[in-house]
This record gives sequence, C-alpha cells and structure tokens, in this order.
Amino acid sequence: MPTPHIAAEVGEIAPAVLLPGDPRRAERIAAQLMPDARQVSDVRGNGVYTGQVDGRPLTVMASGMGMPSLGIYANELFATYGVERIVRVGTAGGMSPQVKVGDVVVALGAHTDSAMNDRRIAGIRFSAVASYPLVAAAVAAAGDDPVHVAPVVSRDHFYGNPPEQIQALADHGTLAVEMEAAALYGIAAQYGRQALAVCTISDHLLDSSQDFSAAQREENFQRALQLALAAALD
Ligand SMILES: O=P(O)(O)O[C@H]1O[C@H](CO)[C@@H](O)[C@H]1O
Ligand SMILES: O=c1cc[nH]c(=O)[nH]1
Repeated sequence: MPTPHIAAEVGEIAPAVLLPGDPRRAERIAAQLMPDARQVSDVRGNGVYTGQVDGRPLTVMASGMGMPSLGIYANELFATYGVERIVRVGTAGGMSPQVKVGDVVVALGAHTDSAMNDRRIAGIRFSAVASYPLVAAAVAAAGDDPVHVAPVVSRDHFYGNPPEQIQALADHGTLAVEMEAAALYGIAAQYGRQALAVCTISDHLLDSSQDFSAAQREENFQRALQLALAAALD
C-alpha cells in the first residue's frame, strides 16, 4: 500500500535506493543508469524511478532538502517498502582547506546541530555514522583516484553558518557541510538497515571563486554517482 508521500505499491521500490536531494538530479541519474526505468510515483512532483543496472534492481528518487524532508522519505522507504540500503548522492559546501570544489567526500559520520537524533536513546548523544560495508564499497570503487573519507556536518540552516563553528568543526577534521546525512544515518540505524552519503563539493565556505552554478550542482555528480552506485549495489 502506498504511503502519504510515495504512491508506489510495495514491491515497486528496489532494495537499493539512490537518494539525491534534487528531483532533477534524480531524474538525470535514473535516465543515465536505467533508460528503461518505470516511474512508480510522482507525489508532490517527486519522481521515483525503478529499473535495473546490470540486472540489479535499483530505485532513484529525491529526498528534498533538509532532514525533515529526508526523514519522511527514509522512514517510508525502510518501514513500508523494506528498503535495505539508501545512498545519498548529494552536494556539500567545503569547509576545510583539505577539500576543493569538485572533490567528492564519502561521509563517514555526520555531526549535526539538528535535534533529529536527540530523542533516539534517552541520555545518549547519538553518533550518526555510515554503514561500514557501504563505505568500504565506495572506497574500493574509487580505486587509485583518491576520495575523501571523513565526517561532514549536517545543518538545519543553509544560510548563516557561524564562522567560529565552521572553523572549530574543520579543526576537528570535518570536511563539508550539507543538510541530510545525520538524519539518514540515524534512521537507517533505527531500522537496522544501511546508509551512506557521498557528496560532491559544490561550493567552498573559505573561497567562493570556484563555486558551482545551480545548473552545475544539478549536473556534476558523475564521480559521486560512481561511488554511490558501487555502494548501493555491492
Ligand atoms: O544537493 P543536495 O543533495 O540537495 O544537498 C545539499 O543541497 C541542498 C542545499 O542547497 C541541501 O539539500 C544540501 O544538503
Ligand atoms: O548544505 C549545503 C550544501 C551545499 N553547499 C553548502 O554550502 N551547504
């Protein structure tokens, strides 16, 4: 039976889901990977595409922006559709001199200023971490072309990053800021399923001279997609 936000029937969503934030990125990814994919939902204009890649079932759809939006979809995908793996194919803002625009970061863990994981376990400050097998698969797929594997920070606000907080996070090895991974990792843990976020650095908080345009953010995802697909279908 469909959910309030996904019109697909149970069985029409694959066990592995690629979940970019942007519906148009999802459409592009689906068209590239699965020319014969079926659109199984269009609730709120958010296309959900299911097909096969090398004989392996795959679904691609968007999370929307921010943890509340991702949280709705991730809960429904895990609880109703029995999804086993969700891999976010995102963009993120660089916040450390270690990364530059165009780099890809495999998000090992996600600090957050959000309350999304605060009430999971009373008395515990939850650690939002990626699923190791998915990290390993993404890193293996990177081959000799090194990829960053490090924590990111998932924030509730796109605008108004406090500079001293960004500096302190960077000093603690955090490479990039985005808006979904911490909730994704927490919800996957809750259901005993697997999750990973692989993000392309689309802009840099320390130097905006190379920042992607909106169109580039929609289109420049090939390396992140290669790693995310390897993790999703491993
Ligand atoms: O490009 P996506 O995957 O949406 O990711 C990033 O871009 C959005 C903000 O512009 C947020 O969703 C953030 O996490
Ligand atoms: O959340 C985000 C995503 C991309 N770039 C940013 O600066 N922040």
